[in-house]
Amino acid sequence: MPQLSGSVQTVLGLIEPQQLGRTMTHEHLTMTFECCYFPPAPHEESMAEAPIEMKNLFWLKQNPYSSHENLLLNQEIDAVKEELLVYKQAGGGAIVENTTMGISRNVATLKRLAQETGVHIIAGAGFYVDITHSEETRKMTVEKLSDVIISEVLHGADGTDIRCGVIGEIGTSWPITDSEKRVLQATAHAQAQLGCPVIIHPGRNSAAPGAVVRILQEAGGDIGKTVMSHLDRTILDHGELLEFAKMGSYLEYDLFGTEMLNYPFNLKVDMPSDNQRVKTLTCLVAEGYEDKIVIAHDIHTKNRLTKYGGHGYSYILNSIVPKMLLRGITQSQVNKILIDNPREWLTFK
Ligand SMILES: CC(=O)NCCS(=O)(=O)O
Repeated sequence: MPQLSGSVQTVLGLIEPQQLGRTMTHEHLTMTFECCYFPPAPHEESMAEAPIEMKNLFWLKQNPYSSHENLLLNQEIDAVKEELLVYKQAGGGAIVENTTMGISRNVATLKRLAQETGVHIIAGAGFYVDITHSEETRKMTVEKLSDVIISEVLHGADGTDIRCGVIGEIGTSWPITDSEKRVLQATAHAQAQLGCPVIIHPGRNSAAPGAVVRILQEAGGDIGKTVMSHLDRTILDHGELLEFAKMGSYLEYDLFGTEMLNYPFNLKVDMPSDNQRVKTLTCLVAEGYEDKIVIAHDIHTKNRLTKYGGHGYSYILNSIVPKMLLRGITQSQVNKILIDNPREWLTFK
């Protein structure tokens, strides 16, 4: 059994935390997102099967979940490899690859990408949202689910000996389903045993992050070692955000690069622009949360890749960091957000 305490577990094995460097804490390099296919408006029905072409790129930016082809990121390994080389060139050191069971995790591919690019890749253990749970998963007890998660961290995932270094993204819907609640409880049990980092995908409702944290807390989870993802589309009210921040998790803004008029999964949400995201980070820093912020792009569809006119994995390093500095976040605070906070979170207790 590897001695995990004090180390970070990548798909190539344990490393010293200082080796990570700048880290995107929520990305996908290979996955499928068919589970969240959203049919186009009736007058645009043909777009569902249309190939990705230059003339469709703006439509795809507005409707990324309404094109079947766009949901198959797992077909783009060569393009992703090229992008990782660019990311390394831009000063990137590591990527947390949050694909879990249910959205076509493939740790063997992650290992190959890490070997061929030199980027540290940390793979995710556990289960995505309820609609992707198998019948077998739904029938599992909390103890059995916890055994599965622990085994993915200690022994390997997807039938390999390639080990996960984080639990999540653990998927939850709104309201949280019974099966998701058991997975959350199992996550907390596994975290208590392993001292490992956890990352959560909350349901699309502002009450969801708090509800998840309460379940984890009651089951013995370590909230200070847990990242709450997708806050950009989940808690838009400043007061509500500060209330949630008090609960003690890491606060993740991970949809940098996603700007759309209508967010199809919750039309009440006005998806923020990247400038608004930076403004929110500035406010959180001013409120004293610089040690709790982490950021990423959460690339999960093809149109976000530079191959298809998207922003790619280096957008934060090349464009968002200068904007953060321009808006008064200091270089040392940027370093916390990109280097220190991910390192603290990813290091096993
Ligand atoms: C892969 C994933 O879960 N991304 C989040 C998409 S969402 O629209 O913010 O839920």
